[in-house]
Amino acid sequence: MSTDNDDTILAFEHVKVLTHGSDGQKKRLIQQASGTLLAGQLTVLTGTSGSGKSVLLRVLTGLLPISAGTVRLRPTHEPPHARFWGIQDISPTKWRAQVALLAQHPQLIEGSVLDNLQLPFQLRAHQHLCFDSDWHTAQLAYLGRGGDFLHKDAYHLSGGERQLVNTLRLLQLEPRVLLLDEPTAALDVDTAAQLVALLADWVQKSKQRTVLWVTHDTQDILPLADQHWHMQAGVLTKIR
Ligand SMILES: Nc1ncnc2c1ncn2[C@@H]1O[C@H](COP(=O)(O)OP(=O)(O)OP(=O)(O)O)[C@@H](O)[C@H]1O
Repeated sequence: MSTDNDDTILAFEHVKVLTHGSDGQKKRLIQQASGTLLAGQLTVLTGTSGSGKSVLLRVLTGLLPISAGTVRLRPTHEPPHARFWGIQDISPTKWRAQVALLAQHPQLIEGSVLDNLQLPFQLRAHQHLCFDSDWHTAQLAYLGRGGDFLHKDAYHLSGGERQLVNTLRLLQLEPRVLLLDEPTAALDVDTAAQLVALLADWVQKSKQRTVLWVTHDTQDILPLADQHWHMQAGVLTKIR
């Protein structure tokens, strides 16, 4: 199901992930997965619990090694037909600056919302970027929150607010591939709708971005999808 074209941002082919279970037997977490994430597109990944969706996201982020297959990313600032980077060819830090995973349970540090949003810029991987408070103010306005939200103590945020901060903290770094692992699963209906709108808007704003969204929500998120993939017992199939 993977064929490179000029819109390809990330491609993975014939990926298998094996591990050893507690009984010492080999366990296949991913049996067969191939796919292509295209620029400006939202791809939705559905599948039953335990089918391997989160495993695939961790593989694409480089957090879990592959046993077979390839995972490749279009290089930045290169001619369109330059050779793709293989996941083993570049450092994990460089890979993850381009391919970012938004997990379901946000990890925030002590301090204000602002402290949390500024945190990534202390890391070497992002020191070439600048914190843009105007961008955050605009996003927060879009989410129905005033500038005072930046000064709230992270400790007192609700679960939904924590996920909004977590999401803005990641989006500001402009990853080209955004992997979403059910970020709205624990949110109330209104906050979930805000987050869906924010993320859908984000992917549409630039042709240099692509989103892979793991979800069980076939009502609000699936209709927004350009591609729909399904995972069943470690086998990935393309529905459309
Ligand atoms: N590092 C690992 N070592 C061994 N088994 C693992 C590892 N990571 C995940 N698994 C197993 O792989 C299977 C797939 O897990 P995964 O988290 O990808 O499911 P999922 O499709 O995301 O499910 P859900 O919708 O419930 O989040 C599960 O049986 C899980 O226990």
